[in-house]
Amino acid sequence: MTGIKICGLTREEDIYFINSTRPEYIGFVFAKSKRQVDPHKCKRLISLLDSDIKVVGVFVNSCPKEINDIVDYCKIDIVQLHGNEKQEMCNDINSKVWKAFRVKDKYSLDKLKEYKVDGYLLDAYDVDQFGGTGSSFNWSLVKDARLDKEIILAGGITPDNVQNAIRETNAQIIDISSGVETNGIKDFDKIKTLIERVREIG
Ligand SMILES: O=C(O)c1ccccc1N[C@@H]1O[C@H](COP(=O)(O)O)[C@@H](O)[C@H]1O
Repeated sequence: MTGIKICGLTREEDIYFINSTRPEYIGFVFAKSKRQVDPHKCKRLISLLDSDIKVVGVFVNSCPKEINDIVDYCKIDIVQLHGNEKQEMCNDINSKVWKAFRVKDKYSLDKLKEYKVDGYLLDAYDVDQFGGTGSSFNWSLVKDARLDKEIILAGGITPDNVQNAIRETNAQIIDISSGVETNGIKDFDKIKTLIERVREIG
């Protein structure tokens, strides 16, 4: 079954809705972003979350100590490193790590071999932003690359293209933020439709 991560939650009502629609993962963004949460708010939101939904913390070029402190304080399950972090830095994180790679062309995937992490998160390249762009990349590159780790597909996924995204890439997990928002706020109808369409595929 394809796993679902809904990223960029910021409000208590988001968490109550997530508890009823049950994606496998949710994400909180600690990097500078319109979706940024501070550790205190994150801890409070996690206290409302059903305990079988895994929590991912999204960081961009933070230092390991800061990340590990937040992981401990908030009880985060997986750290998503969405910047220019090197393998050595990933080694210093005290939790599972998903390393994000921003895909411009097939050569972008060469870098993955340098990393021994728990999952490869593939997102669209953008010159101005590290993530949460709402843009997608050429998904056919993913299947061709025959990657041997868990693949988390991100970037521009919406309820309308999610089934194609899964079929074209065979990603184990799909990760969505902008595509389930309206005017920058999580849109519960879009989340519900997206989850139904993923579950239809199985
Ligand atoms: O969501 C953000 O604001 C963000 C900021 C900095 C780094 C990563 C961020 N989010 C991640 O971006 C991808 C794709 O998001 P989208 O669906 O295209 O909006 C996803 O992995 C988020 O975790």
